Amino acid sequence: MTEAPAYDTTSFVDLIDAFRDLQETLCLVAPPPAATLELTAAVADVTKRLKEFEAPEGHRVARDREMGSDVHPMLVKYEATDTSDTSLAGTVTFNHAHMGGGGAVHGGVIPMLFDDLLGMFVSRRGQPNSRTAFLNVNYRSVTPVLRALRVDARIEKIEGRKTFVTGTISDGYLVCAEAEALFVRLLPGQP
Ligand SMILES: CCCCC/C=C\C/C=C\C/C=C\C/C=C\CCCC(=O)SCCNC(=O)CCNC(=O)[C@H](O)C(C)(C)COP(=O)(O)OP(=O)(O)OC[C@H]1O[C@@H](n2cnc3c(N)ncnc32)[C@H](O)[C@@H]1OP(=O)(O)O
Repeated sequence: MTEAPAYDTTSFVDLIDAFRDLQETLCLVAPPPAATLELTAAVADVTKRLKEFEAPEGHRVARDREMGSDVHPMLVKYEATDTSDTSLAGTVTFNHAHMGGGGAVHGGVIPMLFDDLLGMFVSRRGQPNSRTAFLNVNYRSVTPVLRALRVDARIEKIEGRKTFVTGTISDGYLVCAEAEALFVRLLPGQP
């Protein structure tokens, strides 16, 4: 595989943001059938246009770059504001697309955020090229949508290929969810 050329992700991040807006808006509407048909065709047109730019693995923007959740349409966007070698603090705001019901974030979205947050942190500060061996999540209180929440991650210990990490999502002083995870560094050639 040839090395990916330098790529300015700025406009791609804007595209992903527009897609996130679309996802959230889809969760807020009740269009009549005629409008739905028209909108379906418009979305299909956008997909067809995007397919013109299909690229091999290693050359795709989503996930193949170092931008993390910003450049991936499925991931929850978060911002790291303070990092050290062993800890990270940041913020996340879940939106209507992440809602399970009653203003609470879907219980499957929270592990996805933790896997990405902790996995990226392990990759950057612990051991790159690691895979999640376990991820245990405790839901301590309802995680609200549409509020700026705090995220924390901490590398607890590194033993050989194993990096043990913990994470929390908090609303002020209230812990919404906490996670503990093990990431195992892959061996050379390991698929
Ligand atoms: C420099 C900046 C770079 C920035 C990055 C740039 C761009 C972005 C690109 C990449 C993304 C970067 C970051 C990642 C972001 C998100 C992370 C997502 C990661 C995932 O979402 S990934 C999918 C889900 N994940 C799986 O699909 C795993 C399936 N699975 C396996 O692939 C194997 O299972 C594996 C590899 C885990 C281990 O297998 P293996 O054969 O290599 O090793 P083995 O079994 O020998 O275990 C070795 C030692 O770990 C212990 N151990 C193992 N499993 C354990 C468990 N469950 N509980 C307790 N201990 C466990 C053993 O007990 C032994 O311990 P000991 O050495 O002490 O005996």
